[in-house]
Amino acid sequence: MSIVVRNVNKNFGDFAALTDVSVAIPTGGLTALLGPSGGGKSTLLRIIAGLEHPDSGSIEIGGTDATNVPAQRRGVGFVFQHYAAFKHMSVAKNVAFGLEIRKRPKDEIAARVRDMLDLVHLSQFADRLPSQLSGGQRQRMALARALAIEPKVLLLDEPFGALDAKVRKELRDWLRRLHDEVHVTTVFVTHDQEEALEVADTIVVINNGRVEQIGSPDDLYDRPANAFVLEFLGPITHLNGVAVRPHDIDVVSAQSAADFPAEVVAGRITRLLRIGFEVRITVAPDAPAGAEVDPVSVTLTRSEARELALEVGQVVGLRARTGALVR
Ligand SMILES: Nc1ncnc2c1ncn2[C@@H]1O[C@H](COP(=O)(O)OP(=O)(O)OP(=O)(O)O)[C@@H](O)[C@H]1O
Repeated sequence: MSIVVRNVNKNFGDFAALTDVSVAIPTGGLTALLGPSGGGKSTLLRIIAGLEHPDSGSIEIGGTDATNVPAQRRGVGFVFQHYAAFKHMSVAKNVAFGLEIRKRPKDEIAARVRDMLDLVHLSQFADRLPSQLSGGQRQRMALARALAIEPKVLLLDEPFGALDAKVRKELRDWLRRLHDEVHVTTVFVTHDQEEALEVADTIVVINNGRVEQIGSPDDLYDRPANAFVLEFLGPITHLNGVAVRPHDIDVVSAQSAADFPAEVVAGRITRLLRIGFEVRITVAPDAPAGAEVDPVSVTLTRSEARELALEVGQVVGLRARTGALVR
């Protein structure tokens, strides 16, 4: 089911949470709503779900106007960040809940619950209580519960937000694989650009209640529409007054700054950090007396740093790589 959001405005009192937001979400896609805290991502998701009503504009789901259709009749499954499970019910009962209130036949419910628990790899925990699961397992249970009713659309609001980095990463990979299996149109909210770049087919960048850009992860990363998208999608640093990604800077060594060609910025390494396979250096560019120039961050691989024998205090030259994205 495709989702079309047209010219949606939403105010809370005199605060504009969404301003003229239009987004087309393709059938079967995995779309991320990405942006900083307070930007309006959850509000947009809640409007798609029918939990919030837009002040103006429309929502179309599967080609039908759903703007005035109540949430329970939109055919959407919803998972929140702090998922409220029924604590006194087993995992299986939690997954069955949506089907039971829809009064589906008992054997159909049993079969569907089995399939769903299988899909999220929780079959062996069917009889446990939610409190006996880990955070990641509880999130998978929440997804199984949302998928059990065979939604046309799956909406996830920071589904992995409260989990630690390693579990988040596992669940991300798992969500991608699950989506490739079931192909339900999925929209998820995240403020984590890496999560969006890794999982989504399409990313909608939302900031201050407005859509900044919509595109594939590659489009956004390589062709950001504006400085906000450039900065939000990955680290940037400033070299010679232009914004550039730290891994798009070449480091050249020389005996003294006088050896560098004119386009190379000379400076001294003030900090050097090894993090996993990366080496991050901070370089204080040479500046005329009295002038202040911001330090430049550069990311290299360990072998590049080793080859240049980089160390704190060393004079190096910096230049944006050919083909680097600069702004
Ligand atoms: N019911 C409400 N009443 C008043 N203001 C609200 C309400 N819901 C949201 N807002 C405000 O609207 C803005 C957008 O909120 P929203 O939850 O959509 O942002 P978000 O991008 O999802 O942020 P986060 O990543 O922090 O969840 C915020 O400034 C928020 O305080």
